Amino acid sequence: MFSLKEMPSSASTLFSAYASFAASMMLVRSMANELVPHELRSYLGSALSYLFTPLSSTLTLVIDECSGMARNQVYQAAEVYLCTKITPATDRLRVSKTPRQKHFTVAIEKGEEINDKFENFHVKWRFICTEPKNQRSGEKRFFELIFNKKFKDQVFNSYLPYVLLRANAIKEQEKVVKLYNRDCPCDDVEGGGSGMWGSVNLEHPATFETLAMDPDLKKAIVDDLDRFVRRKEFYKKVGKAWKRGYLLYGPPGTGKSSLIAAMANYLKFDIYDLELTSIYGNSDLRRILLSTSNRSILVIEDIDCSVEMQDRQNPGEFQASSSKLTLSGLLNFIDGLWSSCGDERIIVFTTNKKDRLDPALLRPGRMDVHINMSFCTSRGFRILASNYLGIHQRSNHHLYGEIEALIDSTEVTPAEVAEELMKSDHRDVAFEELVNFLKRKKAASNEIKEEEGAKKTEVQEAKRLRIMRIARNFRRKAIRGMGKRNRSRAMSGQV
Ligand SMILES: Nc1ncnc2c1ncn2[C@@H]1O[C@H](COP(=O)(O)OP(=O)(O)OP(=O)(O)O)[C@@H](O)[C@H]1O
Ligand SMILES: [Mg+2]
Repeated sequence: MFSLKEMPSSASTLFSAYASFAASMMLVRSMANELVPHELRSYLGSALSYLFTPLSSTLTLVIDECSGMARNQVYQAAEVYLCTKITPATDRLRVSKTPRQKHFTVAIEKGEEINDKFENFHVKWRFICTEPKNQRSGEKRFFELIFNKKFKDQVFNSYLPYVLLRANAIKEQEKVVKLYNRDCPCDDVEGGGSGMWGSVNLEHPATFETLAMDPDLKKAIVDDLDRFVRRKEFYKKVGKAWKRGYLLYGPPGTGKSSLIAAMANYLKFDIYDLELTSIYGNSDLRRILLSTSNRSILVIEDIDCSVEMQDRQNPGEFQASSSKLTLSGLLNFIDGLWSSCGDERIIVFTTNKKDRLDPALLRPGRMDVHINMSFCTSRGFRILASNYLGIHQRSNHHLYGEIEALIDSTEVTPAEVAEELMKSDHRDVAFEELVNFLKRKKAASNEIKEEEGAKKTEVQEAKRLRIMRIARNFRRKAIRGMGKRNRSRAMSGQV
């Protein structure tokens, strides 16, 4: 250590030159601060830093949570998409779950970075939250997407559209299908904001795999649904409303409602269950149907009982006993008004008695697909055995031969077979129960058939006797009208 006095002369000269330079710079700076306006100073500052900073090769896109008043779609998609890109390298995650959600929602925490690779380039996502500026403004959240500038076009033309598509697909997969009803004891009230429908989660587990029905018919239905949802452009081109009508008919317990649930679970479409008897008229129907959403299935169960066919003065039109709803109102709505303001709609009518339906509902073009839900077959039984007892469909059991022969020769519904299979976890016991049930059912139906056969014979015999009587009377009258000579010839059998 040494004092100024002890400094060598060259060093002290250097030090005094530096001191005077620093003093002059401070003077210049304070003069500049006073004379040059603030805006100009900051402009000059940034211009100088631009000139002296080397050109960056990276581009950063800022993706804000909101775009004006609306939510930013890219931000929402990024939130969903990035959840699938979490790796062990991620240090912090946010986890949440609402009472209605089945699974946890996991999202990246602020400050975290996620790397992604797409085609031939890498990108980096960074999630940023800034503190609120004041009490009224909330936290500002945004993503930064960082990548090499030379991939800018690929990011805009391919990567971001891909992120949007993937996010949509993930959301669809995780969507909880809802069952809307007008009077269900629901825990929230939704439906076009009009409060006309209450909803609960559709907890029906039916899928096309668990449905016991003819495999070819099942495949035809799945293919039809697939074709329907991908034909948006086709419907537009031919000027037809993008909707499809299904009529499911068959005895109770053959799986009509289960098929509807399977369709909804397959397409992830919500179900609107409409009770026609609770509607007061066509305008009521119009309001209710307009408050349903796109990508949904409108179900009208038991159409033959829903509306009592009474006043049939006008063809194709009837009045409900307690309402002024008309069949033509319903059908016009389905064909016309609703068609023009709804997309991707499926309408399903069910009935136990197709022959009781009004012909207006059955005429071609009204219901696109008619599906006969029939009694259980041996193939259907195998599916039920697999559902209820976990037996592989190709496996065998010593009672299968007997069961299948009985099922194919008896009118038994899948619901009845399912009930027997549920009686025991032990397959031998369950199958024995089923055999006994099928035998009883067959005996009962044979008895009914015999009775019906006997009645038929009785009726036929009565009919035969009546015809003979009529013929005899006719012959007598004819003979009376003939001349004497002809009469004696007729009596002797020559006429
Ligand atoms: N084809 C089927 N495949 C699988 N399970 C079925 C089938 N049909 C009926 N079931 C079983 O029987 C129960 C009743 O069936 P579902 O309610 O679907 O019959 P439905 O035809 O709608 O009867 P309804 O005419 O009385 O409304 C279902 O919960 C299901 O367990
Ligand atoms: Mg049903």
